[in-house]
Amino acid sequence: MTETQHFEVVVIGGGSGLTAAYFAGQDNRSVALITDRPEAIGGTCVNFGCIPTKTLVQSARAVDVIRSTASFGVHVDLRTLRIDFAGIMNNMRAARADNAAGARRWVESAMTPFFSPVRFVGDKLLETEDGRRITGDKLFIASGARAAIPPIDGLADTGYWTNEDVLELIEQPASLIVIGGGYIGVELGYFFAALGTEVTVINPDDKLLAEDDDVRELFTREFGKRARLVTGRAKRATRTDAGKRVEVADGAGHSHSIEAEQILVATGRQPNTQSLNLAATGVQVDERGAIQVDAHLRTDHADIYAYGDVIGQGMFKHTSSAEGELAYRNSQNDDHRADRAMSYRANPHAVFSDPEVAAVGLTEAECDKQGQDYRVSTLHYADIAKGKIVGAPAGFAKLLIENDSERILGCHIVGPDAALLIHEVVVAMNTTAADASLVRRAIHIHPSLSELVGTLFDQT
Ligand SMILES: Cc1cc2nc3c(=O)[nH]c(=O)nc-3n(C[C@H](O)[C@H](O)[C@H](O)COP(=O)(O)OP(=O)(O)OC[C@H]3O[C@@H](n4cnc5c(N)ncnc54)[C@H](O)[C@@H]3O)c2cc1C
Ligand SMILES: NC(=O)c1ccc[n+]([C@@H]2O[C@H](COP(=O)([O-])OP(=O)(O)OC[C@H]3O[C@@H](n4cnc5c(N)ncnc54)[C@H](O)[C@@H]3O)[C@@H](O)[C@H]2O)c1
Repeated sequence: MTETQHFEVVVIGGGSGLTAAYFAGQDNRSVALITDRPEAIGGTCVNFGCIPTKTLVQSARAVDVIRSTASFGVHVDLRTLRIDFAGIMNNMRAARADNAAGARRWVESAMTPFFSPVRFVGDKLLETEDGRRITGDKLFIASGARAAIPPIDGLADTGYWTNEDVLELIEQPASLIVIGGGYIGVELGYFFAALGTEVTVINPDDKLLAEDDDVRELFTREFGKRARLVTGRAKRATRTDAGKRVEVADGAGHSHSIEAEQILVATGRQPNTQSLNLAATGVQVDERGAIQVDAHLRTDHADIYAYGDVIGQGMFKHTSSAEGELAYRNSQNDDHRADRAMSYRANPHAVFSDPEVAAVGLTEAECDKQGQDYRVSTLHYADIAKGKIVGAPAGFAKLLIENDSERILGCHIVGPDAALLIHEVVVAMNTTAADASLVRRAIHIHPSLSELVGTLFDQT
């Protein structure tokens, strides 16, 4: 039997797992990093998620800019517009390979890597596929999530793409069915539609995304100008002579049939816990397979922490990184004060589609459900000076403030640079009182889009 190697810190997962590994390295701990995809160090974000997809979205934005110049008195001959799809994809893949190689070099120099799938074979005891055994004082599980494929009859035989497959394309599809109108559906749907693919998005609800209702309404209306939207659930997929067909049940007893060259499935994520044999070490998962953690990101095992997509609490890179630092710090300190608890109250997110969406805090529906005493205010881009200058795009910012306390409960922005604009509100919400006066006191540059937020707060 091989000898078990012991480390002070053991991390499973080469994505946001690198955050805990980084902070452990800063503390001069011995660190083992175990990950099953050595060619994809950096994980989903670097290789199959945030970075490559936003690189593609940037090309879509470039096309949009060119198409919109006439309204600023600049005329280009759109007949000369040529999309080098293979070039766009190759550039994205080259940048991705560079990022992953850089991350791998760092891992190999800063810690002890094990490039293998791993599973628990005992209490805090891990085994790689080739039989190497690893244990540690503190363990971190950051094994992420993968595309969840819903039970659609015939889908496997018909063939479909996930977010990973799409990144390998060389040829642009002429038409595409996107199953799921969430983050991935509308970001990749935007990319393909802007480049000229005929896109159909199938979503159970007639409004896309899981945002504040007003945001969903405007987003769906605007996105619907680019793509065909079909309300219902994909139930069955088949091959046709020309491509693929999906049958959709709309919930009212009707069904539609949609045909396209290809299918992209974007219906959520499934935590990677099944193959870890967590029962061997006493770590519990919930009904979705997500690891259960307390507010300090500790699992049911006192020395094992979990964070990132595998705990399923807001599957974002920035969230995973924040959790990773906190989990590591908590593991080195038995002091379980409230300020060491992970807070998602001011955890923002953005959807990089068109229009762009960003939000932090509660939606109006959540405020109502919680019985909050609050007021709402909305300001449109077209109502501020810079908004007019940039062409009065459809979009607005919406603020929810608690009466009496003036505490910011939530803010939602849909329109250009939403992801940038939300940060002023995120900072204000991170103060102890989350008091709106912080933003009101700030002087906002005129004319800039930041006045959308400044004026919104002034008027609320
Ligand atoms: C298409 C797409 C676009 C996205 N865009 C954004 C965005 O714009 N902004 C944003 O904030 N978030 C975005 N996200 C979400 C973001 O990518 C994730 O929240 C984040 O990458 C999660 O990090 P993680 O470390 O939890 O998981 P991962 O990065 O998936 O890392 C998990 C690691 O564990 C390894 N692993 C799994 N099981 C085992 C095992 N048994 N043994 C060994 N290793 C194992 C995996 O190979 C992987 O390296 C996007 C996601 C997708 C899919
Ligand atoms: N910008 C970002 O931060 C970003 C971008 C992409 C992905 N992500 C992360 O990745 C996660 C996964 O993204 P996603 O888009 O796959 O999931 P999602 O949860 O955002 O959306 C999935 C959508 O698919 C729909 N759906 C489910 N079953 C269906 C069926 N049979 N037919 C039709 N529609 C169906 C759901 O109702 C939902 O609207 C996100 O939740 C997010 O955490 C983040």
